[in-house]
Amino acid sequence: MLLTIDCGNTNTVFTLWNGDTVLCTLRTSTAHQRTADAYWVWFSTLIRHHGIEPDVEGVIISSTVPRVVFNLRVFTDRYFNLRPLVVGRPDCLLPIDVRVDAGTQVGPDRLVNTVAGYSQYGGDLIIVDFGTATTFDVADSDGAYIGGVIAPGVNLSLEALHMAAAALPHVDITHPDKVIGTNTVACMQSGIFWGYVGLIKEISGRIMDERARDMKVIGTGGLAPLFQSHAPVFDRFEDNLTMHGLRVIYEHNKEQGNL
Ligand SMILES: Nc1ncnc2c1ncn2[C@@H]1O[C@H](COP(=O)(O)OP(=O)(O)O)[C@@H](O)[C@H]1O
Ligand SMILES: CC(C)(COP(=O)(O)O)[C@@H](O)C(=O)NCCC(=O)O
Ligand SMILES: [K+]
Repeated sequence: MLLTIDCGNTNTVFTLWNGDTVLCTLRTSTAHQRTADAYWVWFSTLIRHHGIEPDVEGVIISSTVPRVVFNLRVFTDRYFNLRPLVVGRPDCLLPIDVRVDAGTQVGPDRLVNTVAGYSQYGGDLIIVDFGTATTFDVADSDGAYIGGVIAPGVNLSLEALHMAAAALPHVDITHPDKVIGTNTVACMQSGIFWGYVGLIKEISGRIMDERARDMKVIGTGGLAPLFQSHAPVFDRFEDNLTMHGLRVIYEHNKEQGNL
């Protein structure tokens, strides 16, 4: 079994694989204070709930929060007697080139998304990931990560409105039927929903203009289906893109004799 771990700034997701089959996916909030033992209590309890006898032979981690990696390393070492691969570290090989300005520390989740997108769709891709931030990752025709765009996340934008304006409540994102809101909540939801539809269309279009070619736009992340079902902005929606990419990178390291 392979354990793939994706730590975003908001949530940490564990996926357990048997070959290319997902056995289960577990989600918790991201917290650097969480100890190796606390991960084990959570993981082993839920695994038992799913009726799985864990037999983990490999672990690969992508983390946008550097501080959480330490305890995850201890967790992996203590409970599986394994050294995890950590995306972004020099000892973790990638099957794609990374062509950005020297010294840039690209978010590992963005590299993983690019690997996953390229392995499923080939090159010339734009991957839009709705996490804490809304990111656009651009893959060249040979799959290389060549940069992208970082915009505020959908929930972050809603939270910022609430925090900064005394009269604006906390609201959840939803698809508003109309653009013109006739109450405060509807006005805010319209601003965010249609604002992001515009942002995705405009940025994708400009990336294609800049590259002077047509590109496939892949949406991923929790909120992608909400947009896709009401205002199609992607060519494809992928539920588990980051986890798929982690598995591809792990297999690549195995093939290269790096494990
Ligand atoms: N299906 C969903 N519906 C509504 N909100 C969601 C959904 N999935 C994730 N979110 C919210 O989107 C934000 C980003 O979540 P997530 O994708 O886990 O981000 P990250 O990868 O940066 O940790 C969080 O505020 C989370 O609560
Ligand atoms: C842009 C991000 C904050 C997105 O993180 P997420 O929304 O998945 O938590 C993350 O990829 C990151 O910290 N990137 C480093 C800078 C860069 O990618 O250029
Ligand atoms: K993410």
